[in-house]
Amino acid sequence: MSNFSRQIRLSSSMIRGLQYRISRPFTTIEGHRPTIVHKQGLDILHDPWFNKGTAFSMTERDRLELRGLLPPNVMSNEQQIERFMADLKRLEVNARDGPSDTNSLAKWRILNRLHDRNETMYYKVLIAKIEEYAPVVYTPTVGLVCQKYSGLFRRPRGMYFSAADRGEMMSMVYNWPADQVDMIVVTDGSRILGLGDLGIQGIGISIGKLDLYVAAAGINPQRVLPIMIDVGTNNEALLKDPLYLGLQQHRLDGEEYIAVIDEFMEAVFTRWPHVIVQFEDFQSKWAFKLLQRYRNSYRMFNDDVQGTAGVAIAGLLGAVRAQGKPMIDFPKQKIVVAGAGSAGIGVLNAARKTMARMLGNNELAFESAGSQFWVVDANGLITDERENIDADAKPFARKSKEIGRQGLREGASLVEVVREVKPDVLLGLSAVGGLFSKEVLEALRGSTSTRPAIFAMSNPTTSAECTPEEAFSILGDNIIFASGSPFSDVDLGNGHIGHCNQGNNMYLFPGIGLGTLLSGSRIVSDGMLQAAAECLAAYMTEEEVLKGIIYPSISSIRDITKQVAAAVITEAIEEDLVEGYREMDARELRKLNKDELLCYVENSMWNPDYPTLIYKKD
Ligand SMILES: NC(=O)c1ccc[n+]([C@@H]2O[C@H](COP(=O)([O-])OP(=O)(O)OC[C@H]3O[C@@H](n4cnc5c(N)ncnc54)[C@H](O)[C@@H]3O)[C@@H](O)[C@H]2O)c1
Ligand SMILES: O=C(O)C[C@H](O)C(=O)O
Ligand SMILES: [Mg+2]
Repeated sequence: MSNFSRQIRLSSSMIRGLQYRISRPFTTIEGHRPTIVHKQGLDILHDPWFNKGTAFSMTERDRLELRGLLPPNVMSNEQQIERFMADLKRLEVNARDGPSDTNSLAKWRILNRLHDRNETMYYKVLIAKIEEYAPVVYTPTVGLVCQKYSGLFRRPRGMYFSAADRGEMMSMVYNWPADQVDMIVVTDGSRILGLGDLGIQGIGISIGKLDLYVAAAGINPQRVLPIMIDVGTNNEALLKDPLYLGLQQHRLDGEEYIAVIDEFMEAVFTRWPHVIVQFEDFQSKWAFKLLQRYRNSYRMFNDDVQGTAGVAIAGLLGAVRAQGKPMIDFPKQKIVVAGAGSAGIGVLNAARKTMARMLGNNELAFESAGSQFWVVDANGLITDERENIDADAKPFARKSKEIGRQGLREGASLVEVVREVKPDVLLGLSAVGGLFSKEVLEALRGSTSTRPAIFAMSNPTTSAECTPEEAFSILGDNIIFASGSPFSDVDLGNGHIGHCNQGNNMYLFPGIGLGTLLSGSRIVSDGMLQAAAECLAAYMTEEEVLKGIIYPSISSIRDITKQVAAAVITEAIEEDLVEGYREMDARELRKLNKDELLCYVENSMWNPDYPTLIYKKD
């Protein structure tokens, strides 16, 4: 008997039983029947019907070309819901972001939602109201956003490369939809502002910096790419948080760490050979090493080391002019720096070089410039007696014999150093909020300067070494004050206003990036960075600096960026580094005079205008 005959001979009761047994699994199978999609990558993530967010399994991510477009930690449905509810509950708790704006996180959400539905309008708003919204999409609110990122994460922006993606990055970069990428800002999340290791949540900083690239430098938003390299985190709270979106393992270190970053660099430069990669908020330990490793072979720079240095130099020169002295007097300034990390050391190296250039640009000049700085870190004044001194800080270690005569010693406290040195400038890049205490500011009253300068450059607001109120109230109005995060000017009550400058690398990185892009320079040279800093210093008029205004208002950031970019291009031409950009080849570029160059820069900047759309079938 054939199988078929056997089947039709089954009794009706047997058939019913069989149907029952088959139909149950069938109902379940119905629910699990795959859905055919005709989309891949970002198109799926942007489709509310198909999108599963962080719940896409790893195999699904591979099938749908989603790898790298989502944080690496795959979440269960329950975890997703828990994360969403936790975020809603947080709304009930007032977001505290320093004294200035308790609604900043809510504003960030609203702006972010606008970005998700109408990018052109988002940038229109940001550019038109940059003074109002830069503190929301950028420092200081971006710090809070990174801290709360697990709850805020909605539609992903940018790419994630993790330690688990080793060997895959070269193919993963092709999951990004844009064939042209001009600017990448990458972080490993290890030192986000002054907030420490925030792991994968640090992607917020890359997003914030690129928003400024679009708003200030007019980089086309379709050609920017925020990136997070997740090599783990040493933040114990995140390692224990069941809702954390990143790899829950300690950070890779040593060769293993370098191998991940090397693979990433090779992958992005293979797909986009002309891209510029800005390294952002890497802990000092790696910031310098990676900069040295890549700066001569890739178009990259480190914003915290190099961008900050340029902004500080411009401010320091402004402070000299504000004393009614010529800039050439800069090498006479006594400068106390609190903080010897990536930013502090970057500033010290650049300031020393600038002084040496002014003193004759030889070895002797360089040596003598070194004696203008006193560096205090977490262990106090750094001297040649310091054990296990960091190689980057070593050139700034004071000779113990010499400082002994000044009444100082290895490890002397900041207040002691300020009291004995009587500096012209007190500059903080320590990430320690309130470090310039009443005692320290009172000690600064003894400064030998006619107009002492205080740079409380740490971010965000809560990490500022002091507030302008504190500085002006203790030292009076004859000072220069700058902070990394925005503060309001201070009404001194005597008809005078204490001006609060914002000394933030946002005044330079957009122009450094844009200038490098439009010049087609193969690298970002020291000369190009120096030109950027000098351009910013020269931007301020004599009248402004005498009023204590040493940095421009953020409302003119698009103009400053244009000028800085032109200065960077001019220097790149001078150093014979240019290769041109798109239709503007190197020969044409070299022919441009100053005005034509400014025009070229301006015309290359993207503006948020709606284009007329025309439908065409693929
Ligand atoms: N305004 C800007 O444009 C700008 C740019 C870059 C960095 N920053 C800010 O600078 C800060 C530092 O950044 P980083 O990359 O150098 O960080 P980092 O962690 O590498 O360095 C911090 C340094 O501060 C020192 N420090 C800690 N406690 C101290 C204390 N009590 N007294 C003196 N020094 C102390 C540490 O020893 C270390 O040398 C961060 O808050 C960051 O947001 C501001
Ligand atoms: O991000 C900023 O506001 C400046 C700087 O890059 C920082 O790390 O603090
Ligand atoms: Mg930074």
